Amino acid sequence: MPTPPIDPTTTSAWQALSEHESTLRPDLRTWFAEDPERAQRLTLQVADLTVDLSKNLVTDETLALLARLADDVHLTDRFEAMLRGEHINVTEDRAVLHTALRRPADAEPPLVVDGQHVDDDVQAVLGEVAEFAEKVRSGEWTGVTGEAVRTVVNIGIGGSDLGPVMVYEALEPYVAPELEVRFVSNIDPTDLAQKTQDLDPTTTLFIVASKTFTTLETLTNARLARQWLWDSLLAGGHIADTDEARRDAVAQHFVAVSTALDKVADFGIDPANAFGFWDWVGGRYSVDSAIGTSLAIAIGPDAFGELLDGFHAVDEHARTTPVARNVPFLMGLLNIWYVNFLGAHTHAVLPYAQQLHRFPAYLQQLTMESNGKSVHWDGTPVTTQTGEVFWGEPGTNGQHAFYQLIHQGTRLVPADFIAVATPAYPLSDGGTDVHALFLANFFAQTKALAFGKTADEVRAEGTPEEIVPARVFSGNRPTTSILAPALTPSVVGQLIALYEHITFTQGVVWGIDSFDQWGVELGKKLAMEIAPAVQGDTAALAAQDPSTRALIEKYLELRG
Ligand SMILES: O=P(O)(O)OC[C@H]1O[C@H](O)[C@H](O)[C@@H](O)[C@@H]1O
Repeated sequence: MPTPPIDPTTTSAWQALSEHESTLRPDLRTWFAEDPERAQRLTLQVADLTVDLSKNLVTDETLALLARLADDVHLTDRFEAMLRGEHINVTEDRAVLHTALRRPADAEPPLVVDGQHVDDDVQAVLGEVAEFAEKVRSGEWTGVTGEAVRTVVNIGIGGSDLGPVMVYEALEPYVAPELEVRFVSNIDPTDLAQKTQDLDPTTTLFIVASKTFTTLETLTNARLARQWLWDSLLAGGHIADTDEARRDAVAQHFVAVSTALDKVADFGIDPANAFGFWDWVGGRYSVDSAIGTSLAIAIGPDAFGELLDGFHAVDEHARTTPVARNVPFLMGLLNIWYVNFLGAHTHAVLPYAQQLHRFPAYLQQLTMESNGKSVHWDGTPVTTQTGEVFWGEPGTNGQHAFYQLIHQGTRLVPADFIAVATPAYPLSDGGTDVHALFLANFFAQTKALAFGKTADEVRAEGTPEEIVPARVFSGNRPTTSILAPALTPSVVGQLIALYEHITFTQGVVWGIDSFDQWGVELGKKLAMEIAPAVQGDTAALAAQDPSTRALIEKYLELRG
């Protein structure tokens, strides 16, 4: 029987936080003026990341109460239960062991879960992935004409796409110059068509990445890619028009990553060219498993190892640091404060690093698929709001688009600002360090959001009285600033693990199962039921509700 969840609203810490909130008057100007140590005290370190929490709407008392809440819901016990491999994914009766994917090879004591020697299995697959990656990188792995691979196309969706593509973009300066990775995810045929239209089939390797190997989008795209490969190899005169030649082409141009190696074989991919993982790795937690094979090829197994080390450094911080100094736990608790006590509906993540431009999209799956739940892990309804909407775009682009609302809108939008000190491309504009100019914006935005601009300050600039209200900035808009030395593989791993554990913390407080995703099932099932109607089956069309039927009819009419 799973441990019953604790309704957080019944804890004494929750009551105390409610009372505290009713009397707290957030005032960052005064708090900083009266407390010269605030910035220093509330700036913490996790691995290479310097995390300044001081511009959040909290006092020391708020943080102490949030730490008490963590105690009341047994946050650290549950984190340890996850690391040990208890089945904290209750609705799927599974362990949750993404942290095991980045344990060092010599970690002690060895992790054995449900009879499985987890460390040995993880290291074995890592070894296979590394060996394969080296073969591709060195040119030892060739296509049907003996040419080395130049382009890797990762076919996957959700967790089998978002993590790899995000990290690939983040670590682009580490990618071997002669290699390129492309990512096909959408079942919109445009995606596959655009990503293959200029490719040479003789130098292209497809990686079909799917935990379940049943996902409609991925399997459809894999079949389209296989057909493209056959057609273009035949058209170029590179293979004979025989089944055997087609089979050989698949063997040399397709590999797979999956937990379902039997299904990989059914597709026609040699299981010898498939890399496995396990049901205790959730899709959105899988970039550090064999799902990262495209990355291991692109950046090399050593850099991939550094990425894993970065994850592990944050795992260790989370495991060993008391809540009061524990960065992911505190950031998760701050999110609870904003969502449940200050009424925030969304959370912005704003990377001041162009290479992190896919990080918000990656976090959307991680956070929202994990914590968008309405029932506790035992099925009882939640008694509080859960999962806020995560969103964002890189700075400074966002400044010229939606920051207006964050600065002056009526909604509270807590925001994480992420920057790196050393740019990959240090350019100078007539003597001006452009990256320094870029980061001036990073520093300025959090300052403006925290301290605002009063009516008197606006007037002092000579602003006509009637425009003064429009030009006032209230301030007290909370931000967390995260500063890293550079976007190294380790730092990227650290950032991902940081948000994994933030997400975990929120899920534990809410008493929900952050590791299932039943909410994605209904739409998938209905799509399969509706597919015949969209292809003209009149009985299936008649069975639809009036709105859906009319929309499909309109579509059929437009298609002509
Ligand atoms: O890796 P796959 O089994 O193909 O799954 C791909 C994705 O699809 C599902 O619908 C889930 O919502 C995601 O969590 C998962 O990452």
